[in-house]
Amino acid sequence: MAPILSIRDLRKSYDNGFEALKGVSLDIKAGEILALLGPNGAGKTTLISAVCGIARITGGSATVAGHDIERDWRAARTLIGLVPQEINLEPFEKVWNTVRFSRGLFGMPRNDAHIERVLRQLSLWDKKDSKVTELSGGMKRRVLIAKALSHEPRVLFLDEPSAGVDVELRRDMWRVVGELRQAGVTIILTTHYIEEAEAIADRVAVISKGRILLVEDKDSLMRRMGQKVLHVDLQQPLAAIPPGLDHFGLTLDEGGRRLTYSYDTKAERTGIATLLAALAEGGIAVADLDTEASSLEDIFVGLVHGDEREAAQ
Ligand SMILES: Nc1ncnc2c1ncn2[C@@H]1O[C@H](COP(=O)(O)OP(=O)(O)OP(=O)(O)O)[C@@H](O)[C@H]1O
Repeated sequence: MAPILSIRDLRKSYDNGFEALKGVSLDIKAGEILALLGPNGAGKTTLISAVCGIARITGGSATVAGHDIERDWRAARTLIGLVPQEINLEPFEKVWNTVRFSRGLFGMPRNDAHIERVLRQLSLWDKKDSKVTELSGGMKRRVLIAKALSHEPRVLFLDEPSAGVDVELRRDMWRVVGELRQAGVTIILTTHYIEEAEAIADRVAVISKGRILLVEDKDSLMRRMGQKVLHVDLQQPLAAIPPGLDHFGLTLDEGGRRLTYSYDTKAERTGIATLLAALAEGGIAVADLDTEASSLEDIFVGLVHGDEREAAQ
């Protein structure tokens, strides 16, 4: 199936000459949730702004459902909903009007039933006659989402949706994102909250210094790069790792009372049985065992630091 969003060698240099996107290529499948992860200043917002026509691109191209974002910008933009990072609402306008007008801006015919559906989905229906200034911060964020959905976009960009949002709203947002995906909407979200990507994304793209470092199915990424660690608590502390255990790459912590062993989750043999046998043979008595899986956050930090180290060399 052709991707709904296709980005090719996209470049963006700001007026001061700074190149924020250095040739980004990315294909986004219809109906998927892609999490775009990257440290501060990596180029996430620039990429979204470029695709949404807010920032003028300086090289490369992008198409939304086949519509070029430059040559055919109006058709491309109509297919996109954008929930920006910053709250930019008219304070004295009522919620209902704010969302309805937004639909009109895209030249879509009035459809009160759709606006009602969106407001209900976002638990804003009982606030429809409230002015924006009367809403809490979390409710304003919901209004931003409602506005972005007002013209029935096929692709929705969520730029840091959970910044400053409480746990309840975050869960609510995840539910809405799930419902939208069910309805066939493609979602691209940027987040610093990596647990969010772990919870809802189908694929993960990592961007650093204007370049995509990796795009991969989340589950396979976590399987491929995920490591598990085994903590072995010892009955008697060790002064150092015995030479016979050198090849296991162990670390010794907790005042010599804990050995930590990292192993590959995808490896055919984890080496745990061999390690335990070697400990028994060396007369090292084990008090307790416990394993811990690396999270998407560990993988992300490893990737970005690896990139920074390479750049420094
Ligand atoms: N208008 C501008 N003029 C010059 N440089 C800019 C401008 N806007 C952004 N930049 C620079 O481009 C780079 C990418 O910024 P961008 O906002 O896209 O990053 P980001 O990944 O969204 O970061 P964050 O996670 O902090 O939101 C940064 O180095 C930033 O300073």
